[in-house]
Amino acid sequence: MIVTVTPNPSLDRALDVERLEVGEVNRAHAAHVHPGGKGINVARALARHGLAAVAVVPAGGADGARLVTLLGEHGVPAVPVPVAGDTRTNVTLVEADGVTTKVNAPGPRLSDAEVDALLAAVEDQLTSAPRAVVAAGSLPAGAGDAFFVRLAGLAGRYGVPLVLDTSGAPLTRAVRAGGLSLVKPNEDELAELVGRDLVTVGDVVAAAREVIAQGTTAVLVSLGAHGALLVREDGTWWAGGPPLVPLSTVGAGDSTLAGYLAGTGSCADRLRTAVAWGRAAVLLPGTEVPGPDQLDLDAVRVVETPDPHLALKEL
Ligand SMILES: Nc1ncnc2c1ncn2[C@@H]1O[C@H](COP(=O)(O)OP(=O)(O)OP(=O)(O)O)[C@@H](O)[C@H]1O
Ligand SMILES: O=P(O)(O)OC[C@@]1(O)O[C@H](CO)[C@@H](O)[C@@H]1O
Repeated sequence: MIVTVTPNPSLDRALDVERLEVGEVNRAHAAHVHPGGKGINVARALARHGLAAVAVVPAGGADGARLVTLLGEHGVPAVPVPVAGDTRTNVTLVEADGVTTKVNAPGPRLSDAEVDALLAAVEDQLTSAPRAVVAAGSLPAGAGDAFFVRLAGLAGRYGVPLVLDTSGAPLTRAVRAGGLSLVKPNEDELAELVGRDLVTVGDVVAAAREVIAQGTTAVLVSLGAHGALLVREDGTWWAGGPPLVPLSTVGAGDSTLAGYLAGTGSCADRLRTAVAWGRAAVLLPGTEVPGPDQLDLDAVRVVETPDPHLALKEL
């Protein structure tokens, strides 16, 4: 069982338009709604592969209730924590050429009592000894930048590995505090974390090693169209595949993380699985997650100890 925590979940609405005309009335030719938020997407991707995952989420108002219903329809048991504010809606506009524009709402402010209730709901799940806790996405106002540090402390007390996918100050705080089993930044999030641009494979590996030195076991860096790098104390691996024309890249990083968690075998094997799940996700509309028959593991090439001088855009 994997427990996911999404402190700021969303109803993800995607509208497919031929071409986005900014400042004009645009008409969509298709609309999609998915239960969204990074931890939720990880849980959905795992569930799609028959793996047990629950989603702990604050839920408020009619949209919070809808989110919980949708999670059930997607085969993910929800652990809703009632909150006074309304669960947010995030909107994605996808153009015919794959260009994606996303607008994420801030989400409801949580009170101190609601934040404590969220942590208590996670603690309740920890008592059943899950394989890991995956905490992912942005933090709503009121949660405090140290929310993931508190969560890591809680998971540590129960001996359960904490996997983190977030950005900005909450990521910085959690990495500095240490005690993380895996972090999954994308290239921009890792660059912001270390405070410098990342141009080459060597730059990414050095940045990931800084994270590891502060108390994280492994760093999985997703690189969009250029695949992903896995950095651990004992090695570095890159995986990627031939170019794809994406239908929607929303949630591809979450499917990548889910694939890594679902993967078995060597580091290279797990990274191959991760990248195959991410690549399959970009070929699906909205925030849809791939199923087993949509994966192409053979298309993914894995390289151990990739050349540090290679530019990321050459991968
Ligand atoms: N344009 C693309 N072409 C091929 N593969 C892609 C493309 N974009 C993403 N991917 C695949 O999806 C994975 C995750 O993508 P990305 O690095 O954009 O994640 P992310 O920024 O965390 O996304 P999100 O936050 O929306 O989940 C990549 O490692 C890659 O395997
Ligand atoms: O605003 P956050 O929490 O950073 O990201 C939320 C979000 O963009 O992330 C997922 C894709 O990774 C979407 O399902 C969701 O809308």
